[in-house]
Amino acid sequence: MHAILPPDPAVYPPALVISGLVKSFAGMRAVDGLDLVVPAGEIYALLGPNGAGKTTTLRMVTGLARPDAGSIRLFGVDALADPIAAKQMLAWLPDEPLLYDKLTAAEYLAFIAGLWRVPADVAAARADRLLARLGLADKRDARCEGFSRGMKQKLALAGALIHEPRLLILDEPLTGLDAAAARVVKDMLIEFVGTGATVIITTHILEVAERMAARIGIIRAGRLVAEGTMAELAAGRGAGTTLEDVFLELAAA
Ligand SMILES: Nc1ncnc2c1ncn2[C@@H]1O[C@H](COP(=O)(O)OP(=O)(O)OP(=O)(O)O)[C@@H](O)[C@H]1O
Repeated sequence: MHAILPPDPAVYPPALVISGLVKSFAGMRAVDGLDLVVPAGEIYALLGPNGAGKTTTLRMVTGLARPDAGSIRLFGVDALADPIAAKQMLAWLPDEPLLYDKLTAAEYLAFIAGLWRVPADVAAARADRLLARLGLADKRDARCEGFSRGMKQKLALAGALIHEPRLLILDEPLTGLDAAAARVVKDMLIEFVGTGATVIITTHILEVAERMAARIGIIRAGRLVAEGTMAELAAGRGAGTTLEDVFLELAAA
């Protein structure tokens, strides 16, 4: 029998490797020497109390903010030295995405696809498929200005997926979604990693992280305080330990 070896990092590098990341605002270290590894092909949940530094970290990963120190590698690419190559591989869905009110849903998706140089016919087919999946097919030619918050959130997700990124990063993706829409988004994220892609989410809904994420990282005051599978996080804490138990213990410590 052959031993099962871990994937060779030279051939299958992790989706994200953060080392010694630091970002300060007016002398306050929002991210304070963060080290984090996200394996490819999984859903990873980044958790932490309000102000822990989650959004600041992800803004640096996506190139929207410059770290004071540290390194970020995306699929082996140095994101600080080669930001264009890094950006091509990822999509970022902020918690309050900005749409263009005067564009219709179809026009918005065509516009985003154009930025990524997705051929128009490929983009149109993907847009129709994504709008149908998200229950927005009948809003295809409606302007975004009339959309509810949840509809905007779903359209922004379609926009994030239109260039088929290798890594999708979502900040609180379920905020504002009704139960049915939240289910569709969760199912889509699971299907997306099934294609080999990687997803990183932040969420305050611990059940979502517990049920969906292969691995969970908990940060507090800009540092990683725990990380692993749910079983690893619960180890040594007694039968029936929930993520909420682990989170409340570590986040408040
Ligand atoms: N542009 C900024 N200017 C000044 N301070 C900032 C800025 N962005 C973030 N901060 C501070 O950095 C710290 C971390 O904020 P961040 O938004 O990363 O936390 P978070 O973990 O995403 O929190 P939440 O769960 O509340 O969204 C907070 O103290 C916040 O006030």
